[in-house]
Amino acid sequence: MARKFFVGGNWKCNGTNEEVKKIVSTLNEAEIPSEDAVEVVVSPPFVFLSLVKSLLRSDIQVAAQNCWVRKGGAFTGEVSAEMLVNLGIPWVILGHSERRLILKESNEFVGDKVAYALSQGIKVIACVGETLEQRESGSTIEVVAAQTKAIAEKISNWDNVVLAYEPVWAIGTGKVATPAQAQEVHAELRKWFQNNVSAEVAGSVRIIYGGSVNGANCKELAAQPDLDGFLVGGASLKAEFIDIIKSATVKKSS
Ligand SMILES: O=C(CO)COP(=O)(O)O
Repeated sequence: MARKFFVGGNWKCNGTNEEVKKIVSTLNEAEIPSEDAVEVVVSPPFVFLSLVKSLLRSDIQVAAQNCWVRKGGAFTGEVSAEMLVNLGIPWVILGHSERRLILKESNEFVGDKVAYALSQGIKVIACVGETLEQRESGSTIEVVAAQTKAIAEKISNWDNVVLAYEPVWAIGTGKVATPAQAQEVHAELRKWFQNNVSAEVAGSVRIIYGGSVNGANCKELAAQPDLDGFLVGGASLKAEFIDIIKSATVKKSS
């Protein structure tokens, strides 16, 4: 089965009401490849989810940036998967390195979150990635494999999961992984799925890259055989996000 190109825009903790409306109208006016060629998802902060969902064209989907690990209840400040379902939000980003590192979310906690969100019918963009220190010590593959394993131990079906490889040293730094560096890790992750989950999942799971992706570097990255799209931070707040969405066409012709 061909893996459909996937482009996610992670707006992180950015935007005012006015700015959000502006980004949405830029997206609404853009000419982008059809839904058959690319799946596009944007992820505004929680407070703007309803606004974005109500204004955004229907061929672009909406994701939350996090959700609570289990059923909602007395968890001050948290947002539950049930609430996302209630709002009609189909996707959630889980395990982003900013949450793993700053908010100390463990591999196991992220695995539990992924399993719970899936159990409620929400699709998951699950993030993995090594720090610069881990890369320099040669443990990149070990780190991303352990992060992926902690998810695999909690779920039995990967159909509704997109795995985002986001090296921490490339996030927000302008230091994008080279196409060869990204391809190497994506291929190793696919091999990990082959050896530890199944050949079928290894062939079908989409592995997307994130970390300083922009309009200028996206095409060369998109051409890598094991790279199935992007999770974009800073550039997803700008018009160049459209160019990144269009890099799906590189894949089609390659
Ligand atoms: O963290 C990211 C997406 O989730 C990547 O962020 P940047 O594209 O700003 O480097």
